[in-house]
Amino acid sequence: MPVRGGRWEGFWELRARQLQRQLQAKEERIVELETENALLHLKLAESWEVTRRDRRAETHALLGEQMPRRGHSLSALTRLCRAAQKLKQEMEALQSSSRGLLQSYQEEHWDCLSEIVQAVQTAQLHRETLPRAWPAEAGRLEQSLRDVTERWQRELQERRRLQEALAELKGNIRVHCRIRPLLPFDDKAQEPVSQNSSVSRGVVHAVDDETVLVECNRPGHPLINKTYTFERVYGPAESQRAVFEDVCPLLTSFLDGYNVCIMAYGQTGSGKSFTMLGPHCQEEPALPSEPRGDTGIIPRAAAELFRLISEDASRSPEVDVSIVEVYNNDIFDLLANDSCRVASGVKRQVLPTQQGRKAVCGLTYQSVRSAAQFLTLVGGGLQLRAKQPTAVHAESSRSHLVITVTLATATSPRGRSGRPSSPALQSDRSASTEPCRPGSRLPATGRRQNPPVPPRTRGHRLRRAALDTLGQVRATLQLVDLAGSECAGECGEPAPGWPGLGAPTGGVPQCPLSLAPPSWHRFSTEAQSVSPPRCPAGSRQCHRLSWGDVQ
Ligand SMILES: Nc1ncnc2c1ncn2[C@@H]1O[C@H](COP(=O)(O)OP(=O)(O)OP(=O)(O)O)[C@@H](O)[C@H]1O
Repeated sequence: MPVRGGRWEGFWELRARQLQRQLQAKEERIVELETENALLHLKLAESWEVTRRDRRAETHALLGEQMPRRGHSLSALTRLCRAAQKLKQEMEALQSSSRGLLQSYQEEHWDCLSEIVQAVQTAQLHRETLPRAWPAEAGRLEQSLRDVTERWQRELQERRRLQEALAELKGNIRVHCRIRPLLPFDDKAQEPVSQNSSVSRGVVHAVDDETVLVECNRPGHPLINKTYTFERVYGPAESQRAVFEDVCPLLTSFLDGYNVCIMAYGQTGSGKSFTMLGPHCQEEPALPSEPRGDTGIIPRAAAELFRLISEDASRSPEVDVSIVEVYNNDIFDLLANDSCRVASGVKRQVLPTQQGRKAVCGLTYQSVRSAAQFLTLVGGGLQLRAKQPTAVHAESSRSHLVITVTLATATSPRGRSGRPSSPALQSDRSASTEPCRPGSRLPATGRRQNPPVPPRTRGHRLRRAALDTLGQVRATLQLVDLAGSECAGECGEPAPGWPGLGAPTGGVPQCPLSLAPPSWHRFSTEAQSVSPPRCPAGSRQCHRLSWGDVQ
C-alpha cells in the first residue's frame, strides 16, 4: 500500500501513467484488431463472392445436364396425365354402360321371372284343367296328323302317277341321239380314203330336237339325205348338263322303286364313254364327285342320287354297287379281289338261278354311303377295264361296262318314310344273293334279243298297289357304257368285245346280262354316235351319229 502524502501522489501518478500506457496499448490493439477485422471482412467478402460464383457455376452446370431429362419427364408426365384422363373417361363410360347393362339385366330378369311365374300359374291351371281337356286335344292332333299323312300320301301318289304318265307319254324305252362335234382325230381317220380333202365335214345334222338328217354321199351314187327321228336329239354344241337334265328325273323314279337302265351305245369313238363318264383316261380314271362342266352322266347321277337320299333322312336306304365288264364273251367282276387280294377283275359265270332267271354268280357288291365312295369304286373299275387304241381313237373301250346300283330300304308297316313301296320289289336285289344252280350252262350268246319292254298292264298296277302296303323300296339302276359297234375296215380290226355279242354296225348289241327285270322297270340309254344305216364303205362321216336313251 502507498504511503500517505507525497508518496501516495507518486504512486497514483505512476499508476495513472501505467494505466495510460495500458490504455494506449489497448487502443493500439483495438486499432490493430479493427484493421485485422476489416481485413478479415474483406477476405470473407471475397470468399463469399468466390463461393457464390462457384455455386452459380455448379448450378448452371447441373441445370444444363438435367434440363433435357426434365423435358422428357415432363412430356412423359403429360402423356401419363392424358392417359390417366382417358382411362378415367373410359372408366366412367364403362361404369355408365355397366350400370345400363345391369339395369337392363335386372329388367330382363324381372320379365323372365314374371314370365316364369305366369308359366307356373298357367301350368298349374293346365294341370287342373288338362286331365279333362287332353284326350280331346290329343284326338284332334291325331286326326290332323292322319289328315296330313293322307294328303301327303295322296300327293305322293299323284306325283308318282303324273311321273308315270309322263314316262308313259315319253315312252318307257326312250332313245336319244347325240351328235358329237368333229374332233382332230376325225381328220386323221379321214386321210386314207379322202381324195379331195383331208378336212372332215359334218354329214350328220340335228334338224330339230327330234330329227337327225344324214347325208349319204357315196362315190358313184346320187346324194341321198335320210332323216331319223328320236325322242330327243342333241346337237354337237349341247352340253353334258343338258344331256343329264333329261335323264335326271329317272333317279327320282329309281328312288320310288323303279328299275332304271341308262345305256350308251354307238360306234367306236362316237362319245359313249364321254357321255357316260365324262373326259377321262385310263392313267387317271378318277371321276369328280362334284359335277363340273364336262362331267358325264355317271358322276352326275351319283351326286344326284345321294342328294335325293339326303333330302329324306328317314329313308336312309342301303346302296350297293357292282361293276361288271363283258369282254370277249367273258364276264369280269371288277370289284372282286383275286387270291392275292388285289382287285384285278375276277372272271364270273352267268348261271340260272333257283328262280329260273339268269344271274352273274358270286358277283361282288359293295355298300356305298356317298357319291365320292361310289365314284372311287367306279374309278377303280375303270382302271381294270380293257382298252385298246383303234384307228378311230386312242382310248377306245373294248368292253361293255355295266355298273349296277341296288337300292333297298327296310320294311316298315307303312313304309319307312311313309312313301309308297317299290314296284320293283320282286326284282333281283343282287345276283350274288340268288343262289345259282351249279352245272348250268352259260346262255348262248350272239343272238339278238329285243330289250325287255315293261308291260304296263292292269295286273302290274294291282301288283304295285299290293306292294305299296309293305313300304319297302328295292330297285336297281344300271349304268351301261357299251363297247363300240364298228366297221372293221374303218377301225383297223374287229372289236374283241363284239364277236358273238351282236351286230357290229348299229342297233343294240346283245348283252348276256339281263339288264333289267321284265316288269316295272325303266330302261334308259344315253348313247353317242352310231351309224344308223349300214356304213357305206369309205364314207366315214355318216357314222358321227348317235342315239340312245331308252326308258
Ligand atoms: N360331245 C363331245 N364333246 C367333246 N369331245 C367329245 C364329245 N364326245 C366325245 N368326245 C371325245 O371323243 C373321243 C372319243 O370319245 P369316247 O371315248 O367317249 O368314244 P366311245 O364311243 O366311248 O368310243 P369306244 O367305243 O371306242 O370306247 C374322246 O376323246 C372324247 O373326249
